[in-house]
Amino acid sequence: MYIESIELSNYRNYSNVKVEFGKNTNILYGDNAQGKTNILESIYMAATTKSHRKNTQDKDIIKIGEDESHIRLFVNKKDISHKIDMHLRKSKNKGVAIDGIPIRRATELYGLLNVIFFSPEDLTIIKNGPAERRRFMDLELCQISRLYYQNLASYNRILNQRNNLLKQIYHNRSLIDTLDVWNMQLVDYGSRIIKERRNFIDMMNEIIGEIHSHLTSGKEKLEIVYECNVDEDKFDETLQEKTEMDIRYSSTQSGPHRDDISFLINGIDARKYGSQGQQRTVALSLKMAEIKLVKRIINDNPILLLDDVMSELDTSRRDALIEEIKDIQTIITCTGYDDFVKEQVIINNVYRVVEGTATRVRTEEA
Ligand SMILES: Nc1ncnc2c1ncn2[C@@H]1O[C@H](COP(=O)(O)OP(=O)(O)OP(=O)(O)O)[C@@H](O)[C@H]1O
Repeated sequence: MYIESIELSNYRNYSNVKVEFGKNTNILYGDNAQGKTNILESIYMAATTKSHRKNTQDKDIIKIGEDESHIRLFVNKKDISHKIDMHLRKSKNKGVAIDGIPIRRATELYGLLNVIFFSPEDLTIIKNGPAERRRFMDLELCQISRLYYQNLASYNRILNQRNNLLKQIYHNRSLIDTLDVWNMQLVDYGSRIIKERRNFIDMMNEIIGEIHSHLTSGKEKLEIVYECNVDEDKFDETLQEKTEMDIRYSSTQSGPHRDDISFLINGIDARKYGSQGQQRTVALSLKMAEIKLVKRIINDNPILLLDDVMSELDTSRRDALIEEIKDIQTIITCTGYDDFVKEQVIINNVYRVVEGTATRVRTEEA
């Protein structure tokens, strides 16, 4: 699959802009704070209905002073062009249409456009806290499994309700009998999440070892370990055991919302003992494994959005990444496009981004 074009109106610092893309490498370059990442964000929105930026609401995305924003994206899949329209409104839910037909649920969009976002923040995933690593699993799994998205949304809803009830029980013990109903549902959705995460990590492990070994010239053996907070078969039992503690803290102490993943380099935990360089290489291996896995699952090439990441990598790691992305559409942001890749990949379109405008400075049909 590849994106043919995107048009934005009143999106972040853009009034109106249209950007066309070729099937290989496309570059958006410009100084800081001009709007390069905003274009990548809009593509991610069109694919997932959400921003890649954490805690972002639609009203933050709409251009300051405006009430609505539009995204129109054309994606080509197996030689058929599909149109995704997204309409963001300040105080209402967003409207989404595929090929002119409105959809009711975000999940109907999933799978039409598969994108992988890679930014410098991804390179710190190993040393960051568990929430970042859970977010990585969730974002990935949501894109490859509609069911996962639904289960996760239901789990989070039940978790919230259970936590609210715990607060009430703290003040009024007689409500404790109602906890069982929420426990049952939490266990039901939670067990499905745990199973899918375990399966995902297994699939990643089939791929990542070879990638990491290649990146480290055979010196390091990498394994991902799913650190499940609670075994799915014992989830109900654990909730029962920890009821008093949950009431005391007014929050649920066990469940997949507390999961983590660890990365073992030659058997040693890279989160604790890895050097900064090792941690960044593991993060790169993780991204490259993600690309491979998505390719395998969707039986097509996903689209890679590289947000100013090349300048963060040394030559050998950059070359390894470039080798991996040769056959997939890549949209790269950078401050100067002469710096890299020119000789090694087919560059299609180059846009210069300045203060919410994007001007094509080079076109080369592959
Ligand atoms: N809702 C909004 N309305 C208007 N402008 C916005 C809005 N949200 C963000 N901006 C502007 O968008 C610009 C940032 O754009 P973006 O994050 O795409 O920068 P960038 O070109 O990727 O820069 P960098 O290289 O620093 O990451 C800033 O000037 C910011 O003020």
